Amino acid sequence: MSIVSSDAFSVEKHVAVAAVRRACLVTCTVFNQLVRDRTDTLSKEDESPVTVGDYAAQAVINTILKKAFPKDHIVGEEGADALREESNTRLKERVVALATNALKEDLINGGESQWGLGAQDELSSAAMLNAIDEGNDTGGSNKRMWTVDPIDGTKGFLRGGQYAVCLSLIVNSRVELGVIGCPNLPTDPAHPGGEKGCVFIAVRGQGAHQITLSGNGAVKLPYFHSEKSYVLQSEEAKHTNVPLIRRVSEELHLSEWGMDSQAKYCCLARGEGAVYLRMPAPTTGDKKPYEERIWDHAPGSILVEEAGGKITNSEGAPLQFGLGRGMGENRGFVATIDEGLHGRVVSAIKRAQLVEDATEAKSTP
Ligand SMILES: Nc1ncnc2c1ncn2[C@@H]1O[C@H](COP(=O)(O)O)[C@@H](O)[C@H]1OP(=O)(O)O
Ligand SMILES: [Mg+2]
Ligand SMILES: [Mg+2]
Ligand SMILES: [Mg+2]
Repeated sequence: MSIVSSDAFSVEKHVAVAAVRRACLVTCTVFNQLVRDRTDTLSKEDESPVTVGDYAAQAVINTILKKAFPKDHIVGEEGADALREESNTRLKERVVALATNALKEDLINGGESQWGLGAQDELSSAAMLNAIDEGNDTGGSNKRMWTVDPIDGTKGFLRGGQYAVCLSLIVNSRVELGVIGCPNLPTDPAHPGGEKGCVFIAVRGQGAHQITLSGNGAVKLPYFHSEKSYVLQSEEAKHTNVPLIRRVSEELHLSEWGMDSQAKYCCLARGEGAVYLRMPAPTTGDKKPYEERIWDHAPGSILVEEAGGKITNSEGAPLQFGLGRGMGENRGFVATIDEGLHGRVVSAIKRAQLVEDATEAKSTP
């Protein structure tokens, strides 16, 4: 029998919170200085955008993780190859400068858990790019690994909406810790126009909490009860199956709420939403559905579970975090805080899929 002390993963938690808060310093600076005039954005091969902020935030997080836990593996979304191209020298210099500043800045309310660079410490450009590439692990089932999504919801970030800086620790395929920074999320759901900037923290067996981005307070989740029952779903229509989610929402008398990024999981966990629902976008021809990535769901999933909720795929089966960087065949995601509602959503999806199949069969000559 293994005995888990109540402060298991305590060092990991402090390191992860410091890493996410420092990475948020990067993303806020980038938004204020650069995104507004639309510079320093590249398109990746899949045409998704990547900004100077994605690279610099991953550099910050990986530098901190490698300093604290040199033996751990890291599965991060970004790689530094594009930054090594001569045509991107200016972008590289900005990434290095931004990451260096965020690692050196005093973390307000950071206490002894600063986990940054000393004033005299310098990291070369090469070291910073190598730090980004520390995230190239292939993942898998029998290891201790971190997942890093430096900016989740890059499209939300670019339009000034919700985005999240996401970090999790997975040990032997099980998520043990998740930390999510949401710089644009109101700290108090009752006052959406008030202070913004939250960090959500969940440790297996220790509950889920919210603090402010400036490191104040700790509120246990869930703590809010919204008057309306919302289904939280993607703002980007291409990321999900919009008509199917509409059918499910109508059947269960739920209102739809479109939001970018894992901020959706955070809102669900604190009680603002009733359901998180994501279904693979329909594809044409032989094209396979988008394979979801572990960094896009590991932190959110533990947050929901530690807030007392349930998360599975759309068929009620557990999520797989030990298959590699991807999560295998995409069967969607259903999360609720109310366990009874979870079963009702899974059943409603089955019925909506039957209607969808029948409609498709009718329209196929
Ligand atoms: N075709 C796609 N289907 C589903 N998710 C996608 C697709 N393309 C990118 N993503 C990822 O979906 C997540 C955002 O989801 P949401 O729609 O819930 O905001 C991001 O991780 C985004 O990557 P990224 O991290 O690069 O922004
Ligand atoms: Mg991306
Ligand atoms: Mg991302
Ligand atoms: Mg993402």
